[in-house]
Amino acid sequence: MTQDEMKKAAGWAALDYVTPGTIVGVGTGSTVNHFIDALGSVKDKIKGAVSSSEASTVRLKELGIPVFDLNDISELNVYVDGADEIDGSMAMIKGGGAALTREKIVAAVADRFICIVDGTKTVEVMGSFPLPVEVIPMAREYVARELIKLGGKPVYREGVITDNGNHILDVQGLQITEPKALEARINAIVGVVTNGLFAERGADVLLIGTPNGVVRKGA
Ligand SMILES: O=C(CO)[C@H](O)[C@H](O)COP(=O)(O)O
Repeated sequence: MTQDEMKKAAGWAALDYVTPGTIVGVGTGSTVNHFIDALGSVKDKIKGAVSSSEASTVRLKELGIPVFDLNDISELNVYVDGADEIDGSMAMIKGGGAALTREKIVAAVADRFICIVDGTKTVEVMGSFPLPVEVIPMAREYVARELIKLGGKPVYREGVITDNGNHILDVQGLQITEPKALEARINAIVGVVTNGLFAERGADVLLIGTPNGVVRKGA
């Protein structure tokens, strides 16, 4: 089974968590693209979606799924998104697709976070995947120096501008044993918009696509 087939299995399994007649929170990435395809198959049964990126918005609209502004809705029962790494406490590194800030905002509104991954994304200790940090452009070099003081090696993701008009630093070399503390510490640096640690608001349900089927964790 290929990695993409495992992503597809996890993406389609997330349909089980979609309640008819509701607006669904939709993340970003290649695994979520499979979930969007799945959502297209039930588009007449849902009210629509809230999207975490311009890329997902385009894909949702192409399938005829109405996309709502987050400011116009007051409740969201599920948010479905992928992850770059997820540990045993359901904390995640996200932002490989540079959509981390909008992802964190939509996740904050949702009652439940359904994380969909292929079997390569589960880890004991996060940090092999470089931690993305979205920064205000004029603060980039200052934030990079502060991240070095925390023991990381920040690398500017050249050529990438986020949907919010900002830059991304990918921080290598971190062994993330205390994800909540590190999430708060990095977010406290002036000029950081947010970082890709989703520990304070981790996943509630994890769907892992594996060659033996989809493994489910959480409730
Ligand atoms: O956080 C993300 C985008 O900002 C994605 O969820 C993460 O990068 C996983 O992507 P993929 O499903 O393509 O492996």
